[in-house]
Amino acid sequence: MPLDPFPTEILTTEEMARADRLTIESGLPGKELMKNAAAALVSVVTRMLQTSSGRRVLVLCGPGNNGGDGYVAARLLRQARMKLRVGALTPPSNLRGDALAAAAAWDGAVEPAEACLLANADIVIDALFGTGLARDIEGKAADLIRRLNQYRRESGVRVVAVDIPSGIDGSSGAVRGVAVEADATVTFFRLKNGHLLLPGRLHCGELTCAHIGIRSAVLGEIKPQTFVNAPGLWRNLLPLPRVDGHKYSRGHAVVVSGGFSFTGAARLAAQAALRTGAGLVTLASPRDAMAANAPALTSVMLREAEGAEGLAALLSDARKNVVALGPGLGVGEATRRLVETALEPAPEPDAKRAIVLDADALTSFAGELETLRRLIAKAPGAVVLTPHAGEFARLFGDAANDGPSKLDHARNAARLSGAIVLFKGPDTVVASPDGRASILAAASPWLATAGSGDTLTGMIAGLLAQGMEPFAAASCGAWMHARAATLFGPGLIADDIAATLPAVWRELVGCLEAVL
Ligand SMILES: NC(=O)C1=CN([C@@H]2O[C@H](COP(=O)(O)OP(=O)(O)OC[C@H]3O[C@@H](n4cnc5c(N)ncnc54)[C@H](O)[C@@H]3O)[C@@H](O)[C@H]2O)[C@@H](O)CC1
Ligand SMILES: [K+]
Repeated sequence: MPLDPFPTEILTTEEMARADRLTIESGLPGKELMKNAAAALVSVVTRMLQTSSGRRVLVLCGPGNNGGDGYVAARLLRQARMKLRVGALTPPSNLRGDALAAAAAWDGAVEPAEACLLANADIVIDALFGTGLARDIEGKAADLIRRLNQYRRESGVRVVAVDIPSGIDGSSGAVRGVAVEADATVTFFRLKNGHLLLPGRLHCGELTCAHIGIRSAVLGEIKPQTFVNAPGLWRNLLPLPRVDGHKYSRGHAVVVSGGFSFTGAARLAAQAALRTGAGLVTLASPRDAMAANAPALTSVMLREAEGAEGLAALLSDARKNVVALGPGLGVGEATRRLVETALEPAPEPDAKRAIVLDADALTSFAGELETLRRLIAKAPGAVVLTPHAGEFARLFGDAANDGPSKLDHARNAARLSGAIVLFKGPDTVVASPDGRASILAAASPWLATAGSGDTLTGMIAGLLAQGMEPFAAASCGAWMHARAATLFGPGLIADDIAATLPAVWRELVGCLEAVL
């Protein structure tokens, strides 16, 4: 899998409909787009059939243009000597526009889809509903999809979805009643939100995004604000060490340690900040934890910082340009005071300090979003919040729940808090108060392990320390974190993530010595 498997922009279904419209208005007829879409689908289906001896394809066609793609694909596949059957949810004569023309050009038999025998097919093409899905699927269409899913699980027949598995909402990733479980999905021009947001992502199988003649120039008018979180989004902003640089020019991150029995989380974060490229990292430790931290650190520096006053004294050095806190701190007043201190203005007027708040730093403000928002508004630099779903719910309550998707909720949270919000999960969303958002396309199941979130906190701090633009730093941190887990794979524990970062850096920037 290439590091950038998809174009960077992600569209809602409305934005995609606009891209289609603008293209058609500019002179490329809808039926050409449909022909190109079907051709892209056919090349995926043909490739899949090459790995088996089967040639029998069943195309299930719905009432709109998604069904139209299905009829054109049926014609092209028959020309390629496949054995075709077509099942239709709506009699072909009831279709309209390009879909009607596509159905009329299919001169083979058409069976009612609900009565279609699913056996005897090597591949089933799901062309029932695409981005025009407007409500929950019910009745005979729902029964058909349930029957298809069950048959696929029992028989192993492969299902290829046209544009998006039928029943998945393209803008939110939600299942509208019931949704097709596909082995592969072929979409067009740009991914839609629903391809990457759960549960949609899990229904897509292997995802391909095909060029069908829509020019990227239409995006100038659409101005998408959602992006695939992959190197294409932030590679140009990656902080790279300079030959004439030194450790002080790569920033100095401070990570705040918990008490004697809770020091591991902050050490994981501190180590990760160094591996991500911060020039110096200091672990700020309460007095009682010094003895636990000291023997466990080598390249990370250790300073005693007792409570909020101790942290304030440490941060009076303006060169310390990032502070990360939360992991292992405990929930309560003492942690709130630490957060207040971290968010206080920098010691010198022009100095900037970015702040990463995670775990207990967030939960200590449960139900007190307004208090945190006021502190963030006065902060001496960008603030990044990195909640998982539980922390998100505790901090934002119902305030951020407007809209159907995790993407909406993360965007609301960023707007409400004034911070960059990284909403964790297999479909991690990073949202900026300015409206931009990224969705992680490549999660790793091995990341579900203790300490993995602490490591991510440190990685983002490490990128911020080097001056990376904050939305890019949070997105890049999430991607590198997932990539390290994918490269390490089975048996991963949190300590392995930082240890695998050199391999991730090598993939991203190759061998830096080449610049000498
Ligand atoms: N010119 C274009 O706009 C292009 C469209 N393309 C294809 O067209 C699709 C979008 O086409 P449409 O906008 O016609 O939409 P769809 O084909 O996704 O479905 C719309 C039809 O389904 C009905 N419908 C919606 N939700 C339903 C539900 N829950 N139960 C029963 N019926 C329901 C609607 O009344 C309408 O008849 C894309 O996904 C893509 O596959 C491609 O051919 C490329 C070009
Ligand atoms: K579909």
